Amino acid sequence: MPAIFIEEGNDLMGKILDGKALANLRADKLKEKVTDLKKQNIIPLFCVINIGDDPGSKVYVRTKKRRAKSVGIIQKIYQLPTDEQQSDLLALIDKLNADPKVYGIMIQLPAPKQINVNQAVERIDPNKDVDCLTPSNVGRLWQGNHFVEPATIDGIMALLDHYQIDLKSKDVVIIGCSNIVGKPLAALMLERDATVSVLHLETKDISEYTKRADVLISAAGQANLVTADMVKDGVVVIDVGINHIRGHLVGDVAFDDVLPKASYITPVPGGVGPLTVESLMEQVIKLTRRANGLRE
Ligand SMILES: NC(=O)C1=CN([C@@H]2O[C@H](COP(=O)(O)OP(=O)(O)OC[C@H]3O[C@@H](n4cnc5c(N)ncnc54)[C@H](OP(=O)(O)O)[C@@H]3O)[C@@H](O)[C@H]2O)C=CC1
Ligand SMILES: Nc1nc(=O)c2c([nH]1)NC[C@@H]1CN(c3ccc(C(=O)N[C@@H](CCC(=O)O)C(=O)O)cc3)C=[N+]21
Repeated sequence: MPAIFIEEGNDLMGKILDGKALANLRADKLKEKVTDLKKQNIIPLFCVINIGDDPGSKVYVRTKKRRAKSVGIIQKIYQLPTDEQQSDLLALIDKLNADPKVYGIMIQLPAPKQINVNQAVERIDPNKDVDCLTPSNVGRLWQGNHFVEPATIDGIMALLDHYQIDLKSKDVVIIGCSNIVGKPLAALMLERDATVSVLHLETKDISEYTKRADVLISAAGQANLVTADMVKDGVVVIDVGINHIRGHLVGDVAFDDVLPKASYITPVPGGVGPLTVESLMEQVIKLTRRANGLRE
């Protein structure tokens, strides 16, 4: 790992977007909402369906468990085997849809190959779709009148807003076009008047785009994908990737390499991840209040 050379007077801390601190700040406010619900005998409960053993999903389950407990939300995990059958999955979703005590349902992605994700997601009651993946909620997101947001996207937007990073007319480049990150992020960035490029494995030359980025967001799931030669001076870098390298958690960005060129950068761990988890809790509370006829 290369050493980081910090010049005198260089406020390194000013460059790091501290997702963990912001998540804790937001969680304190959320706890008040949870207390308010409990006074009315409403218990916010959400269910997570995890199929198989995706490494990113494992981290997510672990951190959600911690955060849910600390804010007073109940998370129920359904850990299903890698060879889970579609019909059994649909039956589980139907059961959770019908249970009035359940306010949120999410299927962790990616799912094993035999699972038809679109069919399963479409089966979730849109009013319990805490991940904002059902067709009607995705449609609302693109129309700009959504009532839930994908947690990762809400977390990224909260971070950029907190550090007052303006997006209007900025070139925003997103690596990865999944339904949980790249695509919904493009929708919300457009709403903020950014000019958006969404890259994927078939993109001819990703560095041609990344070099132009004012804000670069990487959600590919590939360690060391983004290096210093691929970014311009002053770039804002948001690293969504979760990768395990020799027992350590790293993002997609070669952090030490890119840091000197960035005006702001998120670390992994401690960047987007904690905000995703906290934001998921926000979505659960939103749906719980909505289902009980309470305003936001
Ligand atoms: N920190 C957090 O809060 C979160 C972290 N994650 C993590 O982010 C990563 C991505 O997750 P998810 O969106 O579900 O991933 P997917 O695997 O569903 O999608 C990855 C996307 O990245 C693209 N991609 C992969 N490698 C490259 C490359 N070398 N060049 C250009 N594009 C590439 C793929 O292209 P193509 O479409 O062509 O295959 C695809 O669009 C994972 O590590 C996951 O664990 C996810 C959600 C939240
Ligand atoms: N339907 C669906 N929606 C998702 O949003 C989704 C998913 N499926 N599948 C898995 C990925 C991955 N993901 C993470 C979220 C938080 C951390 C997280 O909390 N990271 C901490 C880790 C800290 C620690 O290890 O203790 C950090 O980066 O600081 C990690 C990964 C959400 N995903």
